[in-house]
Amino acid sequence: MLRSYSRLFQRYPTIFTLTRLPTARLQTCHFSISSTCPTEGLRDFGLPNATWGPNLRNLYDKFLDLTNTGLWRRIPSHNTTVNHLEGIGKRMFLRNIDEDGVGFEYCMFYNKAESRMVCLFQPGPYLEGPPGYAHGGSIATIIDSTAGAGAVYTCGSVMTANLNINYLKPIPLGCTLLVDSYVEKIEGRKVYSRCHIQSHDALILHTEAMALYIKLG
Ligand SMILES: CCCCCCCCCCCCCC(=O)SCCNC(=O)CCNC(=O)[C@H](O)C(C)(C)COP(=O)(O)OP(=O)(O)OC[C@H]1O[C@@H](n2cnc3c(N)ncnc32)[C@H](O)[C@@H]1OP(=O)(O)O
Repeated sequence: MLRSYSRLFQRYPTIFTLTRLPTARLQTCHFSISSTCPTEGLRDFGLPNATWGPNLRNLYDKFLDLTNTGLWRRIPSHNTTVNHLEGIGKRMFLRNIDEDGVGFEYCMFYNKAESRMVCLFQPGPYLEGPPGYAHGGSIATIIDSTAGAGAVYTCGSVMTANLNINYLKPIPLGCTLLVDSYVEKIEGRKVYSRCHIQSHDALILHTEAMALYIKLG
């Protein structure tokens, strides 16, 4: 059921960028894949910064190497998409803290041939739940965002209909994690994804999840 960590370093490519359709409104949230990025000029938060620990940096370098094979692509990450709420300073939920390193510190890589989205994640101190450990809601958020982005890149616009999580081992704040998701099957509008979170060295399996996304439009 779970894919082995070593398989990360084998696979295939794609070169797409997510954009919002210009007609999108708040309640019809459509994403499409195109070769242009409307967020040009905005900071890409998926690039290393000074708060990244050595483990996150090492994993990032490994995946960046994999992009040279053409099998993986790095996913740019901005704190906003094109305007759909006029006059309101909106932010992407995972990028809503200005300070680096204190919230969701992460970057993603996508493998089209495997319908697989991987997120390298370092949970910061503002995600605390139990003392010293990540809040379960923050873990659900990074799972839904990773598997959800994987579903969007694979199928286009989706919404999360169901998310089922087994929290197996607590996640210490500041550690480096690999959030690994893939689309398992598609039945009509239903997109079934699996996701697990493991420690950077693959020694600890922290979390397993299944998600159901519904294709829109
Ligand atoms: C640069 C740009 C960057 C952008 C980055 C983007 C990253 C994105 C990351 C995003 C990550 C964050 C993402 C978020 O945070 S998404 C936000 C959280 N999710 C929601 O708010 C969703 C709320 N729910 C709905 O809107 C509707 O219920 C949806 C749209 C989901 C379906 O309503 P709709 O009227 O359209 O469809 P339907 O009811 O005819 O159902 C269709 C089929 O599905 C089956 N079904 C439905 N529900 C369930 C269920 N719970 N369990 C099992 N099955 C279920 C149903 O039986 C039927 O099956 P069948 O009869 O066909 O066999």
